Amino acid sequence: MSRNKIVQDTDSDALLSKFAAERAGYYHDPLLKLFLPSNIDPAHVHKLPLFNRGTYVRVMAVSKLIDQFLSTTSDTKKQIISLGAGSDTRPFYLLPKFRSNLIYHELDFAVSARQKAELVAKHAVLKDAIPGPVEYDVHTPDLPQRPRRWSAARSFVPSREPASQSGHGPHHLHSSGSINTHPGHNSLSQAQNPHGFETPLKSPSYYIHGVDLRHLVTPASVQLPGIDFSLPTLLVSECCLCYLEPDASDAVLAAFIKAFTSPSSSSQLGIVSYEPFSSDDQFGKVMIHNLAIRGISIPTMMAFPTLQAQVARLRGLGFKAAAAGDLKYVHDWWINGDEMQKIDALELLDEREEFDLLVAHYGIYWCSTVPESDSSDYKFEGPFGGWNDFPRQI
Ligand SMILES: C[S@@+](CC[C@H](N)C(=O)[O-])C[C@H]1O[C@@H](n2cnc3c(N)ncnc32)[C@H](O)[C@@H]1O
Repeated sequence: MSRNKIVQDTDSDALLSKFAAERAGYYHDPLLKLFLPSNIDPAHVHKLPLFNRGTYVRVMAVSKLIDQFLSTTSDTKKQIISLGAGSDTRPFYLLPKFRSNLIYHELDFAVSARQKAELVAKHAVLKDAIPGPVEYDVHTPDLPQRPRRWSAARSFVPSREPASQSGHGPHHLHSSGSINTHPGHNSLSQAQNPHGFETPLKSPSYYIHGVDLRHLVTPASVQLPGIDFSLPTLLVSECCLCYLEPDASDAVLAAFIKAFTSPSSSSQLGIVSYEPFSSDDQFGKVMIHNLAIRGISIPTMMAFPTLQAQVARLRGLGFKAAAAGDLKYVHDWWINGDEMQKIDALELLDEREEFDLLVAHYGIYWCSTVPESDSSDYKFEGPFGGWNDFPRQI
């Protein structure tokens, strides 16, 4: 199996973990089941309590930071750019709430992006969550297709094939895991523009872009359709950039930072990032070994083995205010008494020590490019100001 396919499949792992935690009652996300592959019986999706609780902390932490960004200076229009969005359901809850005050972009490999666009087209509950008219560039029966002139304007340039994400051997963007299961799917919908991306779904406030993030390495290359460089913007990387080589993910982040902070755009960019780290300890080594058995490598785990190392890296790239906590810290400090009582009652957590060790190897980082106006390193300003209220480990 190609390395790209393995990385794409990590979305199914995330989805199943989230679905299992949802089924166990940790949170309410009725849309998740729509994303389950047809060969999965929802009734048989179970995970151990320690994994369910860990997934709950992950989802809760990322969601709280996003919600706070959207709620601070709530009358200001804002933008979210989700890197490696996979089957994330957040846009379908946030778009109806913030409507014309939010533009939401989801980026993932072309094959995954098309799959999501097809799913949105198929389910009214997803489609109806998107304000304004929606245009699809995927071919499914009964779908309104883009006007012919749009397609004709596109060029039939094959996708660029950069070195594999881990640096091992070639990868095949379209070689496996194709979603081309619809009888009417034609080559038009697979055509890519000269910059190597496609946008299988677009609306005034929601875009799904199919792109290999490793192509987004210059301010010009991050100018995907609909991205507004004048809006306060939040990048979200929920377990995505960690799959890129550190140089590659640095280049992606640097390109976005430059595009948003150049004198012509001079907007503000924040990031919420979630990823594992090794801690340079035995548990971290076992995690890396277990992933390697499945062909998965997470290069940033070793390159930035601690919260401090990752924060220093993000600061070095241009994020001026930066804070972080591992999931154990977030579990202990972000969940109020009532909520903790609720989750304690859901399942018996026998493996408390193992849980503590596991969640201490996952970090949440929240950073912004807004320069600090006082001496505090951690003071968030402007649309990110609400983040000052979140307890931080660093
Ligand atoms: C572990 S999944 C996480 C999905 C989602 N963010 C979540 O947390 O549920 C990682 C996602 O990142 C995407 N991804 C990884 N490397 C990528 C790249 N170079 N270009 C585009 N997408 C990428 C994968 O396809 C996958 O959907």
